[in-house]
Amino acid sequence: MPGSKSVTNRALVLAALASEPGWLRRPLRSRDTLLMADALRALGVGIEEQVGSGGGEVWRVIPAGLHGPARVDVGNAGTVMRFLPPVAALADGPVRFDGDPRSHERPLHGVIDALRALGARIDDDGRGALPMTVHGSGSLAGGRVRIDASSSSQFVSALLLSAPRFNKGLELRHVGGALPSLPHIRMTVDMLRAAGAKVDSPGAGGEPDVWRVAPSALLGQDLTVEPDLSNAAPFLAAALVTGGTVTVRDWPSRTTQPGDALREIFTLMGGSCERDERGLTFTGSGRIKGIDVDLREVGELTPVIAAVAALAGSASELRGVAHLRLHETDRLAALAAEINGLGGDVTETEDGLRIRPRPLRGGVFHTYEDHRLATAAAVIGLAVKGVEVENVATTAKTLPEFPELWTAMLDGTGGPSVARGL
Ligand SMILES: O=C(O)C1=C[C@@H](OP(=O)(O)O)[C@@H](O)[C@H](O)C1
Ligand SMILES: C=C(OP(=O)(O)O)C(=O)O
Repeated sequence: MPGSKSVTNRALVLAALASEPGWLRRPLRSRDTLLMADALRALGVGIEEQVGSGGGEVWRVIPAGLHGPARVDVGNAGTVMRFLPPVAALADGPVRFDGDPRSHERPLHGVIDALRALGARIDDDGRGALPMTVHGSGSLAGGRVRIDASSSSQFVSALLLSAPRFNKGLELRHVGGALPSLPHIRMTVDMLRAAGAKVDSPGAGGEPDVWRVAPSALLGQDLTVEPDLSNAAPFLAAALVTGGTVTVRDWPSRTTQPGDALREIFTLMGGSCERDERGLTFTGSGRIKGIDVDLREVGELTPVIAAVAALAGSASELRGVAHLRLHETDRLAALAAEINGLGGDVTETEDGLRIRPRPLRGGVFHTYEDHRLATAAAVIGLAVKGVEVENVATTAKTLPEFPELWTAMLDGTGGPSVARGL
């Protein structure tokens, strides 16, 4: 698996805000991470792409004064549209943010309102969404702020990542419904601490839903990016739905990535896994069990889990993921429409999906420019003849090599080739 999107884009932001150059080894090269790198370059940061001594890719990040005017294309990358406005507030001029049409619909109010409360000037059209201009003044006061981050954990991560550079640091309080994607917030806190920041976080005696970051310099680091465990989902699912075996190399023994939960979820769904020096080996038993599970913490795994659930021997209930309606597409509506389009029986609930397996037939699986819809469709295509994945190139958001990796995996196991449908 290529590197993690979430780790790569956090590492780029932290390296750009550091007081000395840093290195990023095995970064993910995909649409979302290249948009992040280009945006930071537009603000004045140096990012040199090099080849490491072992032949792998290495990016050298050279922090510099952050300058406007600049333009940032966020594409449809949540990490770019949320993590960079606080960085732009530290630049010394206007920074214009825009992106794909879908980026105008994805929530950003938590970041915009918080930055205004912390002293930034922002022009938007009043909807709390893109497009907008952040009028950086070279520094941000910082201090105390309250936000409702129930629609995206990325609001919290965004403010924390830049907080060491705010004059007074940050005290951030989440007020509102349950926070999604907590492992991603833990990833932010861990990476900030590794860069030398002082962060107090909820849990272990900390106040619930409150984070504090002290003002400080950030260190330049030499960081190796972990493989993307969320993008490992369709590959592990392949073992589950075919009764085969798949090994994902270099599975980390300790990680904040939500994809690590796949070991438990897919084991409950009928497989088994083993970790050794090669990585994580997952084996399907030939039987797939339905599952009743709260996926709030690991929402981005939902599309592939839904695909597996549609092929199971019993019903599933996926809960806690209402916020997926605001992801790359409305993922709950899209999964229900596409699985039902193949003859399935999926209904949307208030906060998730109810999936009753039925024999599926071939057909076009529309992907709504959503990488995770495309990989979910490929999983169904392993078990159902004639499934065609529309626009598989949309996987370029986080895994441009998906079609080649998928085909190579199937060749490696001697399984049926679905390359034609891809
Ligand atoms: O911080 C991150 O890297 C991410 C956080 C999550 O966002 P939400 O909390 O908006 O779901 C996740 O779904 C997204 O793919 C990546
Ligand atoms: C929700 C996702 O992405 P983003 O970072 O654009 O929010 C995702 O990758 O599943």
